[in-house]
Amino acid sequence: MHIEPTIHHLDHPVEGGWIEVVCGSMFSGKTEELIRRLTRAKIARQSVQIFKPAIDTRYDDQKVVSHNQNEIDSIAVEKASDILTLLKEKNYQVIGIDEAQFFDKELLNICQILANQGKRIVIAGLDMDFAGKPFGIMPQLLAIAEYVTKVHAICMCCGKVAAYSFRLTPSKQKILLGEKTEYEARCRKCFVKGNLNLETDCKEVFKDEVL
Ligand SMILES: Nc1ncnc2c1ncn2[C@@H]1O[C@H](COP(=O)(O)OP(=O)(O)O)[C@@H](O)[C@H]1O
Ligand SMILES: Cc1cn([C@H]2C[C@H](O)[C@@H](COP(=O)(O)O)O2)c(=O)[nH]c1=O
Ligand SMILES: [Zn+2]
Repeated sequence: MHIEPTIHHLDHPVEGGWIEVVCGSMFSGKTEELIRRLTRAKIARQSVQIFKPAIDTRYDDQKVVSHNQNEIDSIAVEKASDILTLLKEKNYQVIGIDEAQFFDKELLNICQILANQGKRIVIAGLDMDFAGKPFGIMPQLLAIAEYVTKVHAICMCCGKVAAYSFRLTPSKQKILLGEKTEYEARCRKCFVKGNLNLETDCKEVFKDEVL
């Protein structure tokens, strides 16, 4: 069995900055993990600032809020370059960014600039969209990060490990904000079956199978 190495060493400031990415499907615990890391940095008396895209107003206009209602203060920004503008003449040690998949590609340069200035950048984002395709700038962010953590949800059809976000509505738009009414976490098998059958209720899809 593979056991992911502990990343607690990241809690302690070292010389030079770096980029960490937490990725996975919806409901996989990305935001919880982001909040956990940033809360520990605050406990260690490091100065922390968090940003999220203004488009994401699901739970709160400003706070980053997880599906199980953990929350942390953040600043909502319209575009990636606003992050650099807002950080001008501020000397935060740790920068958090949630819902990175919604940011424009300028976020890549900004993360590099800030990490090169010696800051720790902690990013959370969806690695794949509802079609199972890489989401926005996430592939590039994963490539430039020193540390990558992929977290997993539980498949709402069969209870196995889920890496996909299955869309329950017929919309084919890439961006469609939503929660449990619009999406559910699924494993590969249930994601593929759901898309083939065009039947979104997995209890129906699996009515003849023992799960
Ligand atoms: N299918 C699921 N698998 C795992 N957790 C789920 C699921 N559905 C709801 N949850 C809840 O979502 C929480 C994770 O929320 P969050 O960190 O906001 O996830 P993400 O940011 O990855 O969408 C879990 O701790 C759990 O309470
Ligand atoms: C798969 C997928 C998701 N979205 C939206 C739905 C939610 O508003 C966010 C993801 O939030 P989470 O913190 O990861 O749960 O993204 C989308 O717009 N398009 C998609 O394909
Ligand atoms: Zn499944």
